Amino acid sequence: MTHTTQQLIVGLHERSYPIDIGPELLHRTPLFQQLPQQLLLVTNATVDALYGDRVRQALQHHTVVTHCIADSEQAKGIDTYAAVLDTLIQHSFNRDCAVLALGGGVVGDLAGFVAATYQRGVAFYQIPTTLLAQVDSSVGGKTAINHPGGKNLIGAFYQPRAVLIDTTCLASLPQRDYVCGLAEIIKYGIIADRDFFTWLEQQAPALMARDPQALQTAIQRSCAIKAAIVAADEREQSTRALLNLGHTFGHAIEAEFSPRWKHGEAVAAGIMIAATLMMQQGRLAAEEQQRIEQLLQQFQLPTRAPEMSFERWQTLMQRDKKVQAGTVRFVVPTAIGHAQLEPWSDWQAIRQAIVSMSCANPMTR
Ligand SMILES: NC(=O)c1ccc[n+]([C@@H]2O[C@H](COP(=O)([O-])OP(=O)(O)OC[C@H]3O[C@@H](n4cnc5c(N)ncnc54)[C@H](O)[C@@H]3O)[C@@H](O)[C@H]2O)c1
Ligand SMILES: O=C(O)C(=O)C[C@@H](O)[C@H](O)[C@H](O)COP(=O)(O)O
Ligand SMILES: [Zn+2]
Repeated sequence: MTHTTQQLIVGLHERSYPIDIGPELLHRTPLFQQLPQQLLLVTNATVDALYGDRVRQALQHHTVVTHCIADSEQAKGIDTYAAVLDTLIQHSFNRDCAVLALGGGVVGDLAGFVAATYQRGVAFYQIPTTLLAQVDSSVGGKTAINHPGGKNLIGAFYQPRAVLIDTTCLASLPQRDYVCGLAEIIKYGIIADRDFFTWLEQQAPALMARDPQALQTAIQRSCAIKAAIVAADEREQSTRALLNLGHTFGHAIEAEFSPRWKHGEAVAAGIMIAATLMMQQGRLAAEEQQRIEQLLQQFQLPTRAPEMSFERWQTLMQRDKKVQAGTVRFVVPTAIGHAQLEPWSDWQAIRQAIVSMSCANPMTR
């Protein structure tokens, strides 16, 4: 196997950092040599059993404490957050320590928020092991925990010092979690890169077969798009909101139906609602909406949302972080490769799009 590593930089001046992408990186990265002595490795039992020893072996000259959280979206909450802080305090971690996140988006978001807040901020490194975390959550510094009232309601923008993407880890990922990552990859094509979307259509069979070359390209392109958006608007004052395509709807689904619905699945259904809303408004060509649906279907992602009362949808969507002066703002695609953020007060149109894209058993596919 060729050990090609690609490096991207997230350009944020003095807080710029590298994203290294390649196979077998856990075995051979020079990053581990540069870490501080005192390290907290945050992971869960599933990932620890697969990759924990490899990382600890590479860090044998460091003092490594491992904290395993439960393997669930429900672990991304205040109790787990407090438990990780307890571990740091019990082991007398100082401000010159580093927190390493080894796992998917749940581990990364939670560990990042711990790093952002422990002693007002300690060094943080992302080692993402799911496709979703490799193409999205490990990059850009959104760290958060959930509240029973909604997704990611408590958090901070806090950038990692480096992101280490070992693509070999994806071989052990369950199929359902793998395709969740493909939902966020499709998102990049819709919001920013029509050619990438077309490439995804062409490469769908290769991507479903986890072809290493196709995967390396998809991860590299996704991270490059995200890095450029984050560099331009780190704290979501403008264009970064595009990364939220499908998420106002998706987070409402998760708030009501997690863990039955995973993040990537909810985002897939949310993207379809956003595309359908635009089609029904005559602002997205029907063929474009159909291409989006077909690609989601090829990736075995849900294209319909679960049924929920519209009042409940409204309550949940009004907690979205993009709400401004009480008005919900949606990311809407107007063509494949272009989306924009718009304030929205026509709830009838939203209701129509949601109803046409909901069904009783959307997960039977
Ligand atoms: N911060 C951001 O910008 C951002 C972006 C997107 C999503 N998110 C968040 O990420 C979370 C979803 O992340 P996710 O999809 O990675 O889910 P996850 O973290 O729950 O991981 C999915 C499953 O895969 C398992 N797993 C992880 N790596 C594995 C491997 N290599 N082999 C086998 N199993 C493995 C995990 O144990 C888990 O069971 C959500 O909480 C979402 O809100 C954050
Ligand atoms: O990085 C971003 O910005 C994103 O919006 C990426 C999303 O995929 C991700 O799910 C994010 O956590 C959502 O952020 P939120 O601000 O809506 O909680
Ligand atoms: Zn997301």
